[in-house]
Amino acid sequence: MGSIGVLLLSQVAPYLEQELNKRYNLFRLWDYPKKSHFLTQHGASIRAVVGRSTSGADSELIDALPNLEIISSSGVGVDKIDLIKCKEKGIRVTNTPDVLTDEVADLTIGLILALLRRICECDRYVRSGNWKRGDYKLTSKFSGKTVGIIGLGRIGTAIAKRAEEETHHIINREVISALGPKGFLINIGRGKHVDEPELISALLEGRLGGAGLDVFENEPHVPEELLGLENVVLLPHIGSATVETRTVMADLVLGNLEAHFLGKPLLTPFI
Ligand SMILES: O=CC(=O)O
Repeated sequence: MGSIGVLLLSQVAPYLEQELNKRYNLFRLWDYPKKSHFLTQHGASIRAVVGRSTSGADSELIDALPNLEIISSSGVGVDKIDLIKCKEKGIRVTNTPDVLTDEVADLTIGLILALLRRICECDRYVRSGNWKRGDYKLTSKFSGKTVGIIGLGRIGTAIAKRAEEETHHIINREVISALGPKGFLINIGRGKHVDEPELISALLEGRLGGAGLDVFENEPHVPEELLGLENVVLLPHIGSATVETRTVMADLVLGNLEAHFLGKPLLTPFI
């Protein structure tokens, strides 16, 4: 399979990159300062694209790769891939579902605890020497609190597929007001699910208790206003980012590519 051209869209776990490099004729998009030059020179030799949930293939890229057969994404979200175009052109798409569920759920609990018990702020309190001036203020208990989860189970996914925009800004002013000054918002899904300007004004005006965010509307740019707030915990989209989980995800990406090129059924097909 060494002659098969595979395009890697962005940096991935070193293990995945090394394995792709061993097995295929690997092109790293970031090695080419001008994407258009790369596409003119090598576009026709690319039969597979490997991306992540934050770097997918848009319609322009898909059109520039006339021999593309499969997009294998290391991540569960496929919102950065033009799925309609893939269907039209018969391009297969795979993702890495299930294997990262525990990791994201663990991090969510970590984020909730960090937010309610103000763990990051407490850490800064100790480091800055402020503890010598007195105890840290009291925080909020997590056990016993009501937790509302807005997510995509099987039914939600089916609905979302029929109405793509259904989840855009699903967390709006109304939902934020319902949470209120004693409520906390955790977002480990997608930035666009939350109306960010509304969230920011609610936090600034004390209409929402706090927010724990792993994702943002315009990643990796985080609104300035959030950076100065103590009642928020901000993470750089690391839901599945552990060595263990990223290795299992990498094996799924490799397994899907191998299955495709051997003409076997895909392990985790999305399309
Ligand atoms: O955001 C992460 C993913 O979709 O895997």
